[in-house]
Amino acid sequence: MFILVNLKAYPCDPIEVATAARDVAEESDVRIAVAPQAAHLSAVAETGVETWAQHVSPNEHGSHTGSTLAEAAADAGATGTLLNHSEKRMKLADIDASLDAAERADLETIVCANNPTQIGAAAALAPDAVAVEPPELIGGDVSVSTADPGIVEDAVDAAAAVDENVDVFCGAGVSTGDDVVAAGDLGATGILLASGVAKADDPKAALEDLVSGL
Ligand SMILES: O=C(CO)COP(=O)(O)O
Repeated sequence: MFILVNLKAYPCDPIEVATAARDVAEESDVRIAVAPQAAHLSAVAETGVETWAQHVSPNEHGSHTGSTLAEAAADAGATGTLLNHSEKRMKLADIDASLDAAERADLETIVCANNPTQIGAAAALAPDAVAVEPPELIGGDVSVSTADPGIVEDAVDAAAAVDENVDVFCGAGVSTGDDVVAAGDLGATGILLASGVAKADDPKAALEDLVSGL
């Protein structure tokens, strides 16, 4: 199981979370990565934790003010990127171009989607993984694996029908080790989560709980 902690724009200390994630990954042997804001990529990568970008632009080098190039994210230490997060939706053509950019920069990719139909479309673009995150459950107290187990199972089927090599993650409301185990039982091979760690008083304890059943 791969646990990716998306720090979004939460007012947490990215280094505290990164250090905790690095230590819990080492102690538990579970793959854990942290996706900070672009401006914090280098500092987070320097902790030694696996570091992901929250988004990369579809552009190449050129006159594109405000872009976060895949090349720049990789230079800063990122080894992967989320694309099309529910809070950073992209046009289909731009997802495709950002996947090309990520490939040029040797970044792993996870394309997010709202539902199984979109998961099938995202899988057709051949990212490394897709992630189903029902928007209405994001930031809530109830895990997608409890509130809507069918959406995870259907997402797994939808991706497999298109491309067996694309991994399926799920996210929204995941905050405990039981939530993670339940997601794995539904066929997910990774978890995206944010508030359960980024808003925790003790991020290390939150991460230890998340991996406790693995
Ligand atoms: O959007 C998410 C991860 O990318 C999920 O957020 P929460 O874990 O806060 O529900």
